[in-house]
Amino acid sequence: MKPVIEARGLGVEFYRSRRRKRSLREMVFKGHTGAPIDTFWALKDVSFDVRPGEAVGIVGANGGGKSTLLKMIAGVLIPDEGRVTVRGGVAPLIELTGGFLGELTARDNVYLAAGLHGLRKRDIDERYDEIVDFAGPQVAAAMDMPFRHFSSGMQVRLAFALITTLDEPIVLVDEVLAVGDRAFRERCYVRMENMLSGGRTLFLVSHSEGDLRRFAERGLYLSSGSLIADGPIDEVISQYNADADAAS
Ligand SMILES: Nc1ncnc2c1ncn2[C@@H]1O[C@H](COP(=O)(O)OP(=O)(O)OP(=O)(O)O)[C@@H](O)[C@H]1O
Repeated sequence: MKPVIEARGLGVEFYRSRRRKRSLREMVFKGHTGAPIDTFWALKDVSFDVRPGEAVGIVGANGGGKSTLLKMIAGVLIPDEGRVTVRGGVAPLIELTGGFLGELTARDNVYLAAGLHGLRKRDIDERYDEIVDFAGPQVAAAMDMPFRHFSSGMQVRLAFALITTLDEPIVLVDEVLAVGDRAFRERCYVRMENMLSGGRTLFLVSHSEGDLRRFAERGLYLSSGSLIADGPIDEVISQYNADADAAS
């Protein structure tokens, strides 16, 4: 079976400072103006394959490139080098707000976001109560409020409930579980286990070893944008911990 994700030589270059805009001359003659442009590679030469149904945990220190990698898989960031091929739809929970629009009501956001993932209004009507029930009574009572009035915990609850109700075969979860309270986290865990046993492919970014060991069988360890290790999650976590201990 073909991999669902193929990353080959992925690289992303960012500007270190937004203090100054690039001039037209710099855009045209990048690197030949004499004035150095202060950039860095948030990801550099990252290659891996992911098979359908794999559960991959991404580990690494702050700023290592984990979220940037997820954004490329989600298609919201385009690589500056290399390529990523994704076979199948992606349900990304990569920002606290799940990409929802603050001015719209929570209800309208559910219809808009689910519609963007290919669900028809009829399908959303059928799943609406389940989504809101999963998110909990506080969220259910606030569905007609603008989304920006939601607390961060409420935002995550609704976004997680929606994203995991979609039919997309690839699910990306970026460190959002930490925001929910304990009871909600437990419900999320059960849902993630169900998604995995249903054959979905999961990418999980987390600083919680417990969560990583529980859900991921394989780990990718990113440090300063480079893929340092790719292997069984326990080995990858040990390597990351050893590096962190050596650095402290
Ligand atoms: N749009 C952007 N413009 C410039 N720099 C950026 C941008 N987005 C991310 N970065 C930088 O790229 C690097 C990698 O960021 P990224 O968010 O991928 O790290 P991370 O591994 O997810 O970190 P954390 O564990 O703190 O969430 C960081 O140095 C970050 O400041």
